[in-house]
Amino acid sequence: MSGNTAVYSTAMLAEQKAKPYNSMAGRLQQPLLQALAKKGYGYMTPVQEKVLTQLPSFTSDCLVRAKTGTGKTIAFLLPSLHSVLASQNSRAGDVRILIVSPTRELAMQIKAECDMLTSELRPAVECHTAFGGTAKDRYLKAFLNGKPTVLVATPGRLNDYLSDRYVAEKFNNLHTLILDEADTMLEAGFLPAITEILRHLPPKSNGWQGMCFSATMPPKIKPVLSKVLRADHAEISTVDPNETPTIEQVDQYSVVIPNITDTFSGLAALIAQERQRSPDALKAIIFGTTANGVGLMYDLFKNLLGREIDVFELHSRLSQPARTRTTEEFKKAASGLMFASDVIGRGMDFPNVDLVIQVGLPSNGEQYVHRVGRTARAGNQGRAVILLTDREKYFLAVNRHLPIKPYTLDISATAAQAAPAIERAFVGVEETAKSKAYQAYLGFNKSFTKQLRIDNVGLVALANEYAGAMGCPEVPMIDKMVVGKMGLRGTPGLNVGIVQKAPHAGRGGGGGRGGNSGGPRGPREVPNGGASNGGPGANGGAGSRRGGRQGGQRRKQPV
Ligand SMILES: Nc1ncnc2c1ncn2[C@@H]1O[C@H](COP(=O)(O)OP(=O)(O)OP(=O)(O)O)[C@@H](O)[C@H]1O
Repeated sequence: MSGNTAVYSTAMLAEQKAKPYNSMAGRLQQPLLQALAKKGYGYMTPVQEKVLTQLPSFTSDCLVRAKTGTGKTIAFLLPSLHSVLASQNSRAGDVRILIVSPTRELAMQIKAECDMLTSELRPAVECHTAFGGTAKDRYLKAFLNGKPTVLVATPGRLNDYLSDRYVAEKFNNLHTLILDEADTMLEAGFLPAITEILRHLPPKSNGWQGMCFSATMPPKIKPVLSKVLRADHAEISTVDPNETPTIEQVDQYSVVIPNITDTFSGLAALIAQERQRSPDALKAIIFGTTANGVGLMYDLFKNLLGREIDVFELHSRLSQPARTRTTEEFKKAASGLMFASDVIGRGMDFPNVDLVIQVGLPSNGEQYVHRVGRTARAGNQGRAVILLTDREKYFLAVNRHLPIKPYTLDISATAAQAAPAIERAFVGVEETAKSKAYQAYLGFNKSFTKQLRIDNVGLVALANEYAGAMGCPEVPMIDKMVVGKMGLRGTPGLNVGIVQKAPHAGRGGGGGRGGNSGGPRGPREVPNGGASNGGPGANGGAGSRRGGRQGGQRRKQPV
């Protein structure tokens, strides 16, 4: 976001007769307006205009919906910063604005936008962050000793802070609580953590402001909104309820491949096709369904295309420094292929992304919309393609409201041509990476067996085809415990064993051409260490990267 030039601004917004920011003189603190002017943001985007002009007051509770990439971050920062600056009611050191974000990368990005907006304020306003994967002691010390007027946090680390009564006291004078990507924050996965956060914060009756922002607001979140918003909260939307939730500037396509075995050659053909459209400078994000699946695609395409174009990976199996470095590199990159999981599926603002490819099923229609929203931001154009197998194409029928058309070219011939090169490139991919991708594939798709119209035997057969496509010499071994957790005990076709975890082994996460694809990884296996359910024997180092949660029916795969 901070690296983006003001592509949205002057010409485009002026042409649309957008309201200029200087019309807010006297209503918004002058240093905030100065910072916007310095950044070159002369006009309000539609959501910014609605929030700044239609909210009953800058301290009103609100539910705000606007499409991806339309400037919601500034829309929640401006009124909250203004009213905190205008209020006298604060002790130095109090957290006045708390912003909760689903991911670390988004938290960092929001901080950067906040720092930009407060850059002209004297004395300076401190914006702190709190998220996992960082040295808690160091951040907490800075938080306790500093004046963290604004805190941007992910739920886990925030709960860590709040569980300490001494630390929680800094939130006693809270002015505004903002949930960015509010719908996902209030969904089953995050709701317990949000409920826990609210238990430690001052009660809503103390009068703090609640602000919920997202591009998607499925009706199922309505019942839990009252946790954060007053019953009479304002509702603001720049999206017509009958309109498609994706932005118009993205042409969206689907490619349906016959089988899972065609995934890699289909993707290679698609990338080749799209690179022909912008030979010098394709900047694309390719989403996969799980962290290990993404790591595998990265390893493969780094071997395949790494000499021609920069290849990046970003997912939860990387160390935080690697994630942060890659985020910064890809923000600055003019071109490149970023293989990513949903850690950057929402909110992330990588300038000038031309293309988003989704390989396999998104977790739901909302997630599809948010991923597509990584392109065509701030008024730019973009393209999006979803690559599904014949079995997975039900997603298109279920989400008919989305403007997805069949891809304009038949890629099957190019895919067939790409197959031998893929086979060769897979030789250079570690067997442990393949095993982990195999296991993650099983875990992820176990949640979709009903939609895919398969039983456990069919699921394992599909996963085994996937292993074949990766060039695994045998069905990768899966730990007995993991098989149990997945609810696959006794399923024919699995290669079950006892896999011992190696000492901590993450991926290095190098980005860019010739980047390093990771340090030592993965657990060790005990060959033939357990019962085999008809699998051809033990080989391949199955197991989980860092032994994270293994996706059973109700367990989410790490992304
Ligand atoms: N008034 C403005 N003029 C020009 N550019 C702007 C303006 N407001 C925001 N932007 C830029 O537009 C881009 C998208 O903004 P932002 O990331 O806040 O979008 P968003 O609506 O939160 O998207 P998402 O739904 O994906 O989270 C950013 O680069 C931001 O700096």
